[in-house]
Amino acid sequence: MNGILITLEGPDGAGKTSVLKNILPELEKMKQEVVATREPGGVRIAEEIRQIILSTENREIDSKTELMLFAAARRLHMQEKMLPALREGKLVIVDRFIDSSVAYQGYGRGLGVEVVNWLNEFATDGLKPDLTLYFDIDTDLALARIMKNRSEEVNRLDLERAEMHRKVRQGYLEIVAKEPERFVKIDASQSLEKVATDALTAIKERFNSKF
Ligand SMILES: Nc1ncnc2c1ncn2[C@@H]1O[C@H](COP(=O)(O)OP(=O)(O)OP(=O)(O)O)[C@@H](O)[C@H]1O
Ligand SMILES: Cc1cn([C@H]2C[C@H](O)[C@@H](COP(=O)(O)O)O2)c(=O)[nH]c1=O
Repeated sequence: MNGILITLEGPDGAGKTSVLKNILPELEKMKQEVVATREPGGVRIAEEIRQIILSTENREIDSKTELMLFAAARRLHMQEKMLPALREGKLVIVDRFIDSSVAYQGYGRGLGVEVVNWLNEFATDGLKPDLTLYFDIDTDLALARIMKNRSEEVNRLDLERAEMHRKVRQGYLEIVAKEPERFVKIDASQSLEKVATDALTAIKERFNSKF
């Protein structure tokens, strides 16, 4: 595969989706064709699974079911959209991927890193991002952003207690520390403009010769 896979990771409210929207026009000016997508979702059935997982009505979904639903959505999305684009040499940029399951289900829900890594490997046949931008933010600030903009989608996981969100952030920090060559950590508490500039700079620095 001669494409490039970039993933965006971070706690809820870190600003990943806003940054992606902001930097997309600049990325599209580069040589490589760009596919911007998201997890869970990105293709029809995975979007349907997204509705099921994130609906605030679906309180019966326990942690293990949640983990497996994310993994099923991940495989569908990867097979149908990500791999064909990567094989065609495109730049694929995904809002959340394997690290979200490790941070949320592994650390946040307490299922443990080992089982989540195993399931990620099974679902993706070992596909790893070339670069992951980790948007780091203090939990209270992130939750304040979500609550300030409640008119936007607030999902089942957004509504989890602050304690779970703190575990997720701590989990991310541990994941980043374990694979420093894959991750670039970005201070997401800055203005949107500055966060977007930092994200674009990180991408250009890593792949400049390829674009
Ligand atoms: N740098 C920023 N400063 C202040 N507010 C921001 C910033 N970035 C994003 N926001 C606002 O914070 C909220 C969450 O942003 P966004 O949806 O982009 O985050 P996210 O990381 O994709 O979150 P989630 O994973 O929960 O979808 C939005 O209302 C957005 O307008
Ligand atoms: C892929 C993935 C996601 N999650 C969580 C993280 C968020 O709370 C939601 C997705 O909502 P967003 O607005 O698109 O960020 O799902 C998770 O717990 N595990 C995963 O693998």
